[in-house]
Amino acid sequence: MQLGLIGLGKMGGNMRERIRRAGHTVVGYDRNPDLSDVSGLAELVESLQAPRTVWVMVPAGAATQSVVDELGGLLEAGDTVVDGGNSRWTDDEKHAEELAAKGIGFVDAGVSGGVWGLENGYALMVGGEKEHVDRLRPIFDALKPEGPYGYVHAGKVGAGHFSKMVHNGIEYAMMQAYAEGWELLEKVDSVTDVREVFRSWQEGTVIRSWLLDLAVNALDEDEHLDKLRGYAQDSGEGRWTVEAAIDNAVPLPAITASLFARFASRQEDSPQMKMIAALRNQFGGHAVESAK
Ligand SMILES: O=C(CO)[C@H](O)[C@H](O)COP(=O)(O)O
Repeated sequence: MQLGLIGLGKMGGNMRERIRRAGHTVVGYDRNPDLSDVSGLAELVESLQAPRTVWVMVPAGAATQSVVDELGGLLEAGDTVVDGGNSRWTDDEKHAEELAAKGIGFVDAGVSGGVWGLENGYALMVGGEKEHVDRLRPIFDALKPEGPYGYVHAGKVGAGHFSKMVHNGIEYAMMQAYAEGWELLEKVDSVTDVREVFRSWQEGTVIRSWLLDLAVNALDEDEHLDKLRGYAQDSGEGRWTVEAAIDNAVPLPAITASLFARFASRQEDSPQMKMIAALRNQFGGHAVESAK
């Protein structure tokens, strides 16, 4: 099968390689000419035979919108666009409608696997109409991990990115739980080798997981994580998960707390704890510390 692939960064570049290894033809475009097979989207579209399939793998939001808009002007009725980035699921319906007005199909694909996906495969959570999804099966089969799982047609347009968003919310909370346990173990004198405690958990325990394996990798590289600053960014999916929880009145205390922990990591000092300290001092005369 032929595929156009837009965005050849950490994810897209490895996906191009994995799809090619499965025997398909991939024409890739990236703004970086060193990575790109073609000079622009027009050349990419021209180089594919109709009906064309073009996979978009660029950052969510404005970048994805701009590529979808441009593709809408270049593709023809019968072609299909796949958004495999971490787009907000509410954008999918809009993109599907815009493209459907021109007879172009739209599929959303949540992709998990990170930089390890080239060798291990990418888990795929897909949304869209069956006729569009079915056309892409050879590409999904090339990308997915070997074995029976790692692929789902989760539902209609938006269902793929909604599922990936919830996956990322779970990822936030799991990482936060490992991080909290690690900090507590590091704090006490009685535990003398925290890294080996983590390593021991990799087999036989209730909490073994790939994230735990990655935590052990990180501790092998830097046993007490001394080289890192305790600062974590977020790309939006945790926020969208919490917003969806509010929209649906579903309580998500663990995921919400893990998102807020990242916000706290970006503060040099805590304005709210200044207020707590001030109030304790006001009502109880409790000691406070001066600002540095
Ligand atoms: O989708 C992913 C992993 O599953 C991406 O790595 C994503 O960037 C992680 O989310 P965040 O940047 O908010 O931590």
